[in-house]
Amino acid sequence: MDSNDVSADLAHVLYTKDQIQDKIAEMAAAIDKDYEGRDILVVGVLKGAVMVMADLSRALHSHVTMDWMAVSSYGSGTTSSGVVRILKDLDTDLMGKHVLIVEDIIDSGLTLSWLKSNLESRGPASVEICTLLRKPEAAKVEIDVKYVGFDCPNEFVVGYGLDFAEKYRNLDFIGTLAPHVYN
Ligand SMILES: O=P(O)(O)OC[C@H]1O[C@H](OP(=O)(O)OP(=O)(O)O)[C@H](O)[C@@H]1O
Ligand code: HPA
Ligand SMILES: [Mg+2]
Repeated sequence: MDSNDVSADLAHVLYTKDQIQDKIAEMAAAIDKDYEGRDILVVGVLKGAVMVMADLSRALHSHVTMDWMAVSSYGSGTTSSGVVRILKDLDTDLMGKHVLIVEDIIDSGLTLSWLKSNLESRGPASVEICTLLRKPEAAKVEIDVKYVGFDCPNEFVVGYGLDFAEKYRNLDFIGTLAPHVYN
């Protein structure tokens, strides 16, 4: 192994590339069925959701438009500050649209709970959430989430869009970090 190999920083692989891709195809099929005959505005939450957005949107057969929002509640740490900041707002007017928020992870739920009400206040026809991961044991608020890929253990995870101090987003699988990385 090369001394710069990123896999040395990981403790366990939780979801392989194939497991993630199969799950995304499954979620896309469910979404296509539920939204039959309706256009969907998919809203990706930067930066974590980029991989899910790229793969999920390509797996959908529905008419889709894409927009992005950047919010941040984590900064460079591993626990949510609870303070959600809008770093970039949508370019799209949501009036009458069917909005599907796409996320990589729901951890405490603070980001999504805030974002869902924020988008609901803009007059859309509907707002639903699709997340690849959810940590049921970490929930601090209850949110109604229509599409969940995997319920994952209450550990800090990285890969497939998820970062630790901006690293590991480019991995095509999801895993937990080895303690030496954050200690
Ligand atoms: O349920 P919560 O506890 O609120 O955590 C989930 C949010 O935290 C992460 O984003 P982060 O703020 O780290 O920004 P990033 O996507 O740019 O990494 C993740 O992408 C979610 O948006
Ligand atoms: O477990 C996590 N990993 C990376 N980013 C996150 N943002 C919320 N939870 C996590
Ligand atoms: Mg992050």
